Amino acid sequence: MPCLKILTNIPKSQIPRDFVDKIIPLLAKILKKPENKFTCVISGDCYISFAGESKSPGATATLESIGNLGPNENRVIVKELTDFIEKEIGVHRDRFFLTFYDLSSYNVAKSGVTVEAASESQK
Ligand SMILES: O=C1C=C2C[C@@H](C(=O)O)NC2=CC1=O
Repeated sequence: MPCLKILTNIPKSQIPRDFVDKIIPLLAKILKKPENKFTCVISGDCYISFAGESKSPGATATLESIGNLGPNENRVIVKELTDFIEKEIGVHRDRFFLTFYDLSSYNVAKSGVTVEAASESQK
């Protein structure tokens, strides 16, 4: 699944329960993939030292996808995700760090088979 994983020092009690549900339509739009393909995990209450400081809200995230990432795509994606995270959990954009991983389909598996093998068996 395209997967967004977020670690933040925001207390879990201050992360809206529907955060992971609200972000899925945005991920689907910006990655141009169906909503039912996505996973989002957010972990609050983490200890994070960000730019030498650990008291203010901060977050670090990874976004993994098979394709639909690239130099131009990532510029749009980071802008949209940064706006969303700033609005929804109050992490200032200067304290949000995102890393992109463009994965090969043989390095991703679901339901006990790699995505590469699953797509070959559909041919
Ligand atoms: O990163 C991706 C992972 C998957 C799994 C597969 C599926 O759920 O059917 N399709 C995917 C697309 C991805 O981009």
